[in-house]
Amino acid sequence: ALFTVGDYLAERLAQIGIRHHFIVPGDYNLILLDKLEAHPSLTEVGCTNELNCSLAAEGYARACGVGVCVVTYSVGAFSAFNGIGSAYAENLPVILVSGAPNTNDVDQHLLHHTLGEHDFIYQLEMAKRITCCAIAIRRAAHAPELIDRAIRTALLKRKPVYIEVPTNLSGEACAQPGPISAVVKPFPSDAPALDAAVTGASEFLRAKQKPVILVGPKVRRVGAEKALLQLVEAIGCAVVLQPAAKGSFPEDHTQFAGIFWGQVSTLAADTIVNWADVLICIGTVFTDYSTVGWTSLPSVPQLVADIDSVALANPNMYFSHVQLQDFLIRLAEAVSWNSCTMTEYNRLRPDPALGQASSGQERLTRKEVARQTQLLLTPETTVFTETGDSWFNGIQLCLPPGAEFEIEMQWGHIGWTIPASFGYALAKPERRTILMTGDGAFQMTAQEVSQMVRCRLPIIILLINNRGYTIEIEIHDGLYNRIQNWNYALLVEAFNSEDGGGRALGLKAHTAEEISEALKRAIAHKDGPTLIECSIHQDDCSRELITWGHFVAAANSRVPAKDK
Ligand SMILES: C/C(NCc1cnc(C)nc1N)=C(/S)[C@H](O)COP(=O)(O)OP(=O)(O)O
Ligand SMILES: [Mg+2]
Repeated sequence: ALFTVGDYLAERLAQIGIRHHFIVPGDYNLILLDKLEAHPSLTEVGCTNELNCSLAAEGYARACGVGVCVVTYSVGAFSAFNGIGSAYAENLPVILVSGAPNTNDVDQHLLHHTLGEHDFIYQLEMAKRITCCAIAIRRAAHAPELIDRAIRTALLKRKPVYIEVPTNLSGEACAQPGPISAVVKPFPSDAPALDAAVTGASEFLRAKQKPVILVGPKVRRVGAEKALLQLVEAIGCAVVLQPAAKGSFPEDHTQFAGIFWGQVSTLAADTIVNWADVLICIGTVFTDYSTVGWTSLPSVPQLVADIDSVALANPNMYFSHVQLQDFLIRLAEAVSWNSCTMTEYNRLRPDPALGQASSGQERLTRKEVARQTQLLLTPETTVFTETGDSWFNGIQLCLPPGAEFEIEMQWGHIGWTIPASFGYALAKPERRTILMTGDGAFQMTAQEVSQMVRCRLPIIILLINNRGYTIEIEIHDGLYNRIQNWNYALLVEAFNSEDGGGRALGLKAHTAEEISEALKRAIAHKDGPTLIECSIHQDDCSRELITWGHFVAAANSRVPAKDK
């Protein structure tokens, strides 16, 4: 049989570990979809819209390192761009594949699903701005080089890429691919830079007394968790995590000192950071949200180890092409033991305050939802927390060893948890996936619950219904923060159809006893998702949200600088 452009793409996707590709069909990508579906290692997963399709691929990439979504031109791709923005912000290699007009029509005719002008490069131009590599195949002969280039760049940079495939090229003859090693082999660190960075860093640290390690979200993105553990156990110092890094370091480790998030830190992590005289920042990202409106930027010299570079504060030096993994392992061999911040932290560590159980009949509270969620966690659990007060409830959870935690703090698209957990659960069906989401967020992407039903994924959705956009209310209130209240439990059961698929279970909980019952039923329900609508008072939000919201609002409302 003829080996085609579509076959080339399918083979490369399978060779980098993709087993599910997320799609929404359109007449510009149907032949391509045939080729992908024909590959024995690929399973096509339909999504209800392209926003959810791209976010499902983002969630899939969190589970197995890379994801792919296939959409039609413009009407599909423009929605998918939002999930690609998330992948870019979150350092996830998601491959966006868009069908495109027939090459004979380019610059000749006006076509549907376009802006209605003789312009056929606007989408490629847009994609260039939100990916690390964007290519459009114009001739079948160019497909191998272009496809390999895009995939290799995505894996090296841990960023999304864009591949545009005209509808009449997917079935055209194409060369067969060479070894996948040419596409996936990583860049080694530059040896002299690595040596100099390690020497400089160990001398810099020797001159300090109180080191603390601050772990950021990028460590997981390059698979450097084990290398981090080596450095942690070579120094013996206190280790704190940025909120978006939760899940990157075992919370039962003796050196774990909490989530550092300024005044809304957990376990007094901010106290030990304030006591340190040097912060070893590994894969960190400092934004307005992660620094509580700039109120908790590091105030001591830092050693900054990023995805492929190292920066020292004194002497002020920068080393490029130093892979994080290599640097951490080499530094672990070079540093000397210094556990004084761990000793100090053990003096000030707060006693674990186990929440008081509410009595059965009491009105359900946020605290009770968080307390009962904590009881659900097992080593096989993965918790997805949504932008909203769920962030703060999730960050407070104590993860048992093996439990995983996913958060989208950089992009912060409300509704992300539903499609992203759907994609994730397809890649890791053996795990128990639990979402903590809000009523506003759920309204953004609720359709994807129907794909959880179709794929029989027993995802547990804890929908905290506080009647509105509470984060926004705490930052700055207005009528715009009110939303239409839905019957969420009834809605998800509307996705159940007589002709096949699993079953969604919709439950409501207004008291401590009802959520306890609902969780038991959710655990037992295996043939599809369970949504539990947890109805709490509109003003029942975490104290951390109120503090954090206050300072973020202050940061948002700074007057323009004079000289701007
Ligand atoms: C509207 C918005 N952010 C702005 C926003 C708007 N649009 C998208 C796609 N993403 C966003 N983060 C946010 S955080 C709401 O408070 C979320 O409300 P909800 O899901 O109900 O959660 P809380 O009640 O806990 O805040
Ligand atoms: Mg809400």
